[in-house]
Amino acid sequence: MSDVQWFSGSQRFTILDAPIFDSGEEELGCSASTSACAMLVEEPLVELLFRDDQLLRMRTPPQTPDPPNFYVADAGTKGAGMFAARDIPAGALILVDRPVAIVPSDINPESCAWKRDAFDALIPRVSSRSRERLLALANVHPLEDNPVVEGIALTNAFGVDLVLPPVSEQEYGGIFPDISRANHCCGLNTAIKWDPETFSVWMYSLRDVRAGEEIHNQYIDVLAPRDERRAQLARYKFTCMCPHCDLPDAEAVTRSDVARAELRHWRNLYTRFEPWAEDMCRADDTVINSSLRALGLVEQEGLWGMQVPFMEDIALSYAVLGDEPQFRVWAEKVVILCRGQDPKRAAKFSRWLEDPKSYKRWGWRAKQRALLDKQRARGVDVDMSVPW
Ligand SMILES: C[S@@+](CC[C@H](N)C(=O)[O-])C[C@H]1O[C@@H](n2cnc3c(N)ncnc32)[C@H](O)[C@@H]1O
Repeated sequence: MSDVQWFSGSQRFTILDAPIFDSGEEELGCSASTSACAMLVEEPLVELLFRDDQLLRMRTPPQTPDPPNFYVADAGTKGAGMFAARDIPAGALILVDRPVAIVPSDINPESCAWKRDAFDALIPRVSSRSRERLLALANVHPLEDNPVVEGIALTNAFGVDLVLPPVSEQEYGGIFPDISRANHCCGLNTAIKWDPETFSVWMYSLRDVRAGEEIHNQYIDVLAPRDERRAQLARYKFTCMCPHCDLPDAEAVTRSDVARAELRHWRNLYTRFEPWAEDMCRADDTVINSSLRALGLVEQEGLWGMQVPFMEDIALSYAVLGDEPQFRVWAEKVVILCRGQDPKRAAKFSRWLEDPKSYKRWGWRAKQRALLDKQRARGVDVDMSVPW
């Protein structure tokens, strides 16, 4: 651990070596005083990270598929980019990446002049291999404005939770050597998930990705309108010309902005599954139709990361309607998409696929509907506003 410290008000930052080894690190003769990852963190975190040797007993992450699913190549005006090395099916693990550096996120040099020194002090703390990979990353900030590690962090870092639950307001960004090569797109073909227990980030495909297709990441809130997205991306010093931004006319921009706004406010605009499931006043296809509409908008805007909750609502709607063939179609889609990113959800749906009637409300609406029809046929005036 470092004895160099920097103060910011009541915050005390120090450099911490995370003794994690990525493959090949040991053979390179990495010494005890350098690490694969160097972190600039607050004092309470140092204690927590070292408590019970948490950092030293980190779980092994899943292996990046070998041979790799991706390669890095020239992406024209975007610099380097990440591309699919082969056809990758939806829900597949593309890569696992460990950070080479962790830094505080609010890296505003005016409010914290010392951060410049502190960031550069990270360089000698990382092993030669990690250092090489760190310094090879893109940096869109001139050296006179931001020293090198700060510029690299501003260009590449994204948010990570080091311990759960977070212990302070301070947020942290990780600099990852492979995932940093993914360029931004306002439609998405991948999702990433940071796993504090293995100290690694996992990237999954959200849809089938063809060999040679560029693999993207999302740098900002992609549900914002086009002009707002471009304004947010200005800090990365480019104007997004992805297919969802480079639209032919103002009408197309409005159509896209309206679709994204509808998806953002979906849960306030449409009846949700839970209240619908027990509300016999609503038509049986209410949630199915609204979710199919959402999936149409997801496809139009390429926002594949948003599919799962709508697919799940459709599958469960068919479950309460007791429609086994349709339930199977949609539950299988949920399992495929969740097997990597959300294994618990995938396992839950797999269990229901093995035995659909084990879903606790299986066919509930169908039974209620039959009962209602019978009572109506007998001339009984049924009050449908009361949940059954
Ligand atoms: C995290 S890096 C991505 C990898 C980078 N292109 C490289 O050469 O390593 C972020 C930088 O890549 C470029 N970039 C990313 N997405 C882009 C896009 N959609 N259009 C243009 N440039 C982009 C910008 O220069 C941005 O600051």
